[in-house]
Amino acid sequence: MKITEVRLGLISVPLRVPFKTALRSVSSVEDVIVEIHTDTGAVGYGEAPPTGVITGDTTGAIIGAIRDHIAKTIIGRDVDDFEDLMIALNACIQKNTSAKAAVDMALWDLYGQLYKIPVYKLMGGAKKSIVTDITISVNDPEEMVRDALNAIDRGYDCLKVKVGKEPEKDIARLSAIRGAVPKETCIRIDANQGWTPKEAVRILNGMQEKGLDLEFVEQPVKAHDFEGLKYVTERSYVPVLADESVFSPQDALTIMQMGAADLVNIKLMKCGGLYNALKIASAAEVYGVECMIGCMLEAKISVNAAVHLACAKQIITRVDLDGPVLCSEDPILGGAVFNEKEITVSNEPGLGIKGIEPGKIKYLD
Ligand SMILES: C[C@H](N)C(=O)N[C@@H](CCC(=O)O)C(=O)O
Ligand SMILES: [Mg+2]
Repeated sequence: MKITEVRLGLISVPLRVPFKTALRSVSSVEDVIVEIHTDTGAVGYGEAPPTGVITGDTTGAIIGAIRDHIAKTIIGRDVDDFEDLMIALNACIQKNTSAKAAVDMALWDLYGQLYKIPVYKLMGGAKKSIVTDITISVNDPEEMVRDALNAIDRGYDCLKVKVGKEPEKDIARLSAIRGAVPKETCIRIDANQGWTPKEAVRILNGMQEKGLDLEFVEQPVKAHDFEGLKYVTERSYVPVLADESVFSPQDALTIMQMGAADLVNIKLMKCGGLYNALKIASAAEVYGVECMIGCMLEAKISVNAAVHLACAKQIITRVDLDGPVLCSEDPILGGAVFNEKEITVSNEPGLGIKGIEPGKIKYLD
């Protein structure tokens, strides 16, 4: 199966409500779609969101990295030389993890199609379904309570609540939500780097004293501040999950060796795809650090690839794959079935993506 063409397109999918974090506010998913064509007629699908504030990757940068570096590296190669392809993909340009992730998943899709096996089974997985949380954007407490109750009505029992913007309001936000939702609701929070280490310890222990019962806090401090993350992990009663601090397998190893976090969030867009995500999962297995699988604001092609990984690896014990359910429509054909919190993986060969609804993709050539 030889690679003949890398085709790019853009999709735009409106969100149900604006997505707001300590880092950004957006009202639609605007992603780059990758189609890798082969001489057998098989097509592999990938997707990358331009999450510049986290990955540094813009739409133009994703397109440029694929056109100017990645496409010329992979065109003409055989999908069966998979390890060579993965090494070449990772070596052909520095950073650009979103572009690499989109191409990596399209190649896994083709490799699975070549051997007629779903990717989660190729990775040794047996689990067919997973349960995701849903994100509540950071707003004033009243609006967050409305969004939380709406999520409960939709059947979610785990909320990932965004904080870290105007930190002085965070305890009031969480108190209002905890007081409004059913007692058994799991609540995890994500500060998206919005606190200083000392502020984080004060706020988290304040939340604990109020009995807000938080499962964990995601990325309380700046991404580069590994010492600050460790400071919080050692002093907070609320467990700490490293998100923006962990891009590469090397980052994951450093965080685990330092004991800088209790948990790690694996995202394909940060590590460059499934090939590197598997390395993070292996390191986590060695260190006994449980992982969450997360996503950026993404539509179904890329989140679907993460679903395959989550169904394959037992060390992934938490799931934040709510990109598609935050969208007001789903233009992607095939792949996992998202029935609110219940996600069922596709048993089709590869990743199971069939294409994009006609008229919903704007091809760039
Ligand atoms: C969408 C997901 N639940 C999420 O919150 N992901 C990121 C932020 C993604 C973005 O800004 O697109 C996270 O920080 O965990
Ligand atoms: Mg996060």
